[in-house]
Amino acid sequence: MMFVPGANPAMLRDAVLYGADAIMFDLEDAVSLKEKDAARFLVYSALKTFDYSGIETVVRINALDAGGDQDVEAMVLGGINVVRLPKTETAQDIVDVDKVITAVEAKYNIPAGTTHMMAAIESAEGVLNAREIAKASPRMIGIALGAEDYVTSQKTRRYPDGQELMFARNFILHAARAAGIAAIDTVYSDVANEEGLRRETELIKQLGFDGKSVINPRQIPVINSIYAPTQAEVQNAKEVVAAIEEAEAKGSGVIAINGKMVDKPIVERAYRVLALAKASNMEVEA
Ligand SMILES: CC(C)(COP(=O)(O)OP(=O)(O)OC[C@H]1O[C@@H](n2cnc3c(N)ncnc32)[C@H](O)[C@@H]1OP(=O)(O)O)[C@@H](O)C(=O)NCCC(=O)NCCSC(=O)C[C@@](O)(CC(=O)O)C(=O)O
Ligand SMILES: [Mg+2]
Repeated sequence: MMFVPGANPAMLRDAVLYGADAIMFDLEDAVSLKEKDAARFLVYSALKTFDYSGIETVVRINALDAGGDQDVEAMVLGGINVVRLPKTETAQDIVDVDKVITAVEAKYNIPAGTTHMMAAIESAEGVLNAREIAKASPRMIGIALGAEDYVTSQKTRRYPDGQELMFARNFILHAARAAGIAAIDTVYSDVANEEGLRRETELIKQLGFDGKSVINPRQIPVINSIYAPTQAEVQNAKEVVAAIEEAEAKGSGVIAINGKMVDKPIVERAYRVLALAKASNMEVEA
């Protein structure tokens, strides 16, 4: 999910070129106060002008009392897929934005519920309320960690091993899973440090995050290469699916492949590997 500063016309134009799964137009912290109105208009125009088909479009709005209501109106009218609320602290924050979206959809005859929502969690209060936030609206499709604001509010900074983020990451992940929505990890701000990005992405994949935010196109292939399954994983998944299908046809739910037990959760993981392989344009047919 690539952040694209809303006040930068060239970046808005070229954002589709880099292979991001989602583009996140930023009207919040990457836009100076003076440029807020111009950025809102530029992103609206970009949504109406450029072809973003096949890419999820997300907008990071400002807080409702800082122009966020105007952001929502312009973005929903522009046809945005997802509205992301930054610095979400409580479920009520989500309910409030949901109400504004509902009113705008009604005003412009857009089918109710078309616009989805995400919440960025960027403080201790937000982390502790993540469970309620994740379930606060049927529009919610994901929650994300905003680590730069979070570590600042925790009176620390980001360290290479990410220990300072472990609790927040795990809590957000559990809240997302309990609500049945996606968990997206935060940005890696040191754009020049590919090795550091690689290490952090390995970690968040291991934890179970669905994906990661990026601030620069160079970060996209690094993350995609880590999230794409290896050929060996795809081969193993294919063997598992074929074996369980054969076993089920014979009336059995548990089998062994090369001495390892294969049952329902292992089969579920195999299907996920195959889905990820397809999403990564890998060959998955037998
Ligand atoms: C980092 C840098 C200045 C480096 O510049 P550089 O010039 O060195 O980049 P280069 O690599 O040389 O660029 C090569 C080509 O790609 C183009 N290009 C670069 N970036 C592009 C992009 N994002 N979108 C489209 N196009 C892009 C560029 O225009 C050029 O095009 P061209 O000239 O045609 O070759 C630049 O990337 C950038 O501004 N990034 C966005 C920063 C941003 O959005 N920050 C706010 C979100 S985080 C936050 O708020 C914290 C958070 O809230 C997060 C959370 O919630 O998780 C929390 O609390 O943690
Ligand atoms: Mg932030």
